[in-house]
Amino acid sequence: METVNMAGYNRTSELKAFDDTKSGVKGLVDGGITSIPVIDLEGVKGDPTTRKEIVDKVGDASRKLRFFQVINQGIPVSVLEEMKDAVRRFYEQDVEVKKQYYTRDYTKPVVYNSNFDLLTTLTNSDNINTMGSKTGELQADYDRQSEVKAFDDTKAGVKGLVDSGITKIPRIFIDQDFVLEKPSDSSNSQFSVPTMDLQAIKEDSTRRAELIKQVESACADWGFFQVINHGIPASVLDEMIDGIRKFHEQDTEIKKGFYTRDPSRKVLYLSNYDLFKSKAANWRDSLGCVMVCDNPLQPADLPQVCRDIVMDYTKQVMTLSFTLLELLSEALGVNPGCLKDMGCADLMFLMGHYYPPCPQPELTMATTNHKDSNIITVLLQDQMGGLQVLHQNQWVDVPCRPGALLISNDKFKSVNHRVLAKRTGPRISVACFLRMSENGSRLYGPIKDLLSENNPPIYRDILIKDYLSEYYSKGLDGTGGLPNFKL
Ligand SMILES: O=C(O)CCC(=O)C(=O)O
Ligand SMILES: [Fe+2]
Repeated sequence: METVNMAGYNRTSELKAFDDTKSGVKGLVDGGITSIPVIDLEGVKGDPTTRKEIVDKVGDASRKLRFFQVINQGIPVSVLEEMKDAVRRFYEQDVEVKKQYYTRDYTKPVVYNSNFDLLTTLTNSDNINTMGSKTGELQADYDRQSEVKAFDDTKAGVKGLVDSGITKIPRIFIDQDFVLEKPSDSSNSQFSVPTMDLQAIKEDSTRRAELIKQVESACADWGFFQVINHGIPASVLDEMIDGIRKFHEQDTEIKKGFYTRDPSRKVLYLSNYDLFKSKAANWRDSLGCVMVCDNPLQPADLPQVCRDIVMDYTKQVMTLSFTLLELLSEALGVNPGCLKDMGCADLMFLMGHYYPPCPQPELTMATTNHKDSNIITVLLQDQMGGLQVLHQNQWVDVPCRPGALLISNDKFKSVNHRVLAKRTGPRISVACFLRMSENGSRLYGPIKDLLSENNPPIYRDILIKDYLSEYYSKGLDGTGGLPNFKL
């Protein structure tokens, strides 16, 4: 019986520890690993002393060998023998009968195949990168940090790689978890994301109340919705997408002037803000601009090619965001000004993403599964597609339109989302992240008006700066920044 998820252990460090003993396998045997422990479960449901002895043995075996056998486990020997015989009979029966079960569709209740990962396992030659490493090296063994640094030093981003004509992606981009993902996990069209028609706000109070109900259920069930009739003219949206495209497609030497990871800068162009922390780099470049804060940037700080439209779009997104915060406050059952007064739109960080075409989209992600770190995100995407949100454990494609996301005392969800890489492109999107300012000593926790005996706080009060440093201490991993602040 295997007790530990083998995929979860750090194989490289355990191999190194074994190598460092310099005593080989014989050393292990001499050290007392002579046989697989056998644990007798007789009495596990009986008196506490026997139970404790058994628990200790299980703990010990799990720590030392991660593997043990159990006897007197309650399954009659005859059943075990019959089971082994049944499995043998399955494999030894007529091939034509067996073939009916042969499939790689893991949604099927019965799956018979050879090597579940046969088609997705990367051979060493698949893993060869274009930055000059040796053939046959294992993925885990290469000096990732220096290859990541070499890429960062180009200051030309993923677009620079594509412009140089690569046909295979460098291995720093290979996302093993995504490669091993079952095809049935990758998208589902049975759901469609909720859409809010903001026209209702201008109509009678019944229509407004209906809209608030819809917002409440979208935030609680999905953590995501699309908005239409939101007041931002289509021409502004188109110009914004175009402005971001122009920034990324301008002369590389001009772009390089903005390339930085210095968090104190108000305008940053970079590829993968978490490049040095993530397990796999994403096929994406971004232009980040701190548009609203205590000490906002001046228009002249913005790249000239997209300056005017970034300023105009920001103004319009802020107006929409105040409306959304009002709706969300009401949907939470607090007064309409509550979220704005809490400072939920005191800071706005705009990111213009550029996803170049990818020669091997089956090996990498454009944006890894994650939750955003802020209160709401207003997202604008072009027509290319690729954005997915996780709903009821299934990835749902999000067609083009602006949307919003929200975090709260777990009453409203912060949705997991990701972007798939594509062979065609570029894809362009603009994410506007609204949140509180990190400077300041105000503590934030669940909204007091929402707490009751039946709805106790789940999170402790925290400083925004502590929350953000927790969120950014790791690469995108789908967990968000809140779990460590649970009470
Ligand atoms: O490009 C997109 O559609 C999504 C980007 C995103 O999720 C983000 O910037 O947090
Ligand atoms: Fe996001």
